[in-house]
Amino acid sequence: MIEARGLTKTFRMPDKRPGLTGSLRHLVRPRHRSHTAVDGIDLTVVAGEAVAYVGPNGAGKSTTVKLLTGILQPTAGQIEVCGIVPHRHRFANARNIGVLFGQRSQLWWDLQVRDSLSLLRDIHRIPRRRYEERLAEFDALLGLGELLPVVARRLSLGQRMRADLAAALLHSPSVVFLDEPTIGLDIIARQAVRDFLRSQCRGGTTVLLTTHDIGDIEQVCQRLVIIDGGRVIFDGPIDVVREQVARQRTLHLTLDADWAGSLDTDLPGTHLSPGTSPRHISIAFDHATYGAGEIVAAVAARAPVVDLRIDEPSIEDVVRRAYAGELGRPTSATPA
Ligand SMILES: Nc1ncnc2c1ncn2[C@@H]1O[C@H](COP(=O)(O)OP(=O)(O)OP(=O)(O)O)[C@@H](O)[C@H]1O
Repeated sequence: MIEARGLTKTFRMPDKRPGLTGSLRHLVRPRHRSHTAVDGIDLTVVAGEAVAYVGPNGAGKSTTVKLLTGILQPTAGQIEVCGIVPHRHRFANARNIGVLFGQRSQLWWDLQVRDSLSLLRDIHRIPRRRYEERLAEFDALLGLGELLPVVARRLSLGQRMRADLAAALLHSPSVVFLDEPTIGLDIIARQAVRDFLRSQCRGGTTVLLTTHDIGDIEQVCQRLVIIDGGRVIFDGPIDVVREQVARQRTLHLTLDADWAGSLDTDLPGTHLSPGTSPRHISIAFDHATYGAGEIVAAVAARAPVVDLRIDEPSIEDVVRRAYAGELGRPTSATPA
């Protein structure tokens, strides 16, 4: 479905000194600098695979997706999506792919969702019967029916994402590129999106998912590709993330008295570290072994707890572990 070999994108940017003199000098003698956002990526994704494509900010994820959709042309390397070179045949490519950018909507802002979808039906030339079937499917999986008469700008974020998913997948694309499909959603809406994506994968749709949410990766994908500095640093099964990273939580507690003890003896396998003052402590624990309530109760037996926060692992943690070799051998790049 996706085949990239040595895929590279280098941006050329004006290198202007600050101020009026810099601008004038640039007019007379323009200087440029280049930045390689995607640096020789090899990637093969087969039909029906759900791949998490993750990395820290600026790693090159969006640039890769833009290359796959044909918005950008590679500087070097080869790329094919469903046997089509995206930047050469953008319209043919558009028939095979669905794209969702969580931060942006593809719905017409002043139209009812129903009208946006029927415009997309016409654009993609979807037969009426198939269109009705698709709407019924989206209603069952996403509760789309109640959103159809609503004007897009009146939708809540969760509703908007559900409608946008329907818009991206209306023409039954073979491959979907999803960029942060759960960003800003509450737990229920996030779960609905993840369940929906899983159902689409079961139906044979190939998914490339860009996200900063570990839960999305864990629940939707079977494979993890980590990119950093434009290079793939890890490519392997998701199980390792599920086992080693996703279960970890860190509980940050503010106490009403100074902490003076070790929790490790009471709750084996947890790791306590001091915070900014003796009244602040952090406890790392395995979410499959302990509930946060158990830990809070154990601490509260020694010192009253006045505030708490729970951190889930971040993509940066996953990247750090990939570099440390904890997820298996990196596929390329030298650990920093
Ligand atoms: N049109 C452009 N011109 C110049 N540089 C660009 C352009 N687009 C992206 N870049 C640069 O390329 C690098 C990769 O950007 P990209 O948007 O692909 O990262 P990303 O992994 O999607 O990051 P984020 O998670 O923040 O969205 C960044 O350093 C960015 O500044």
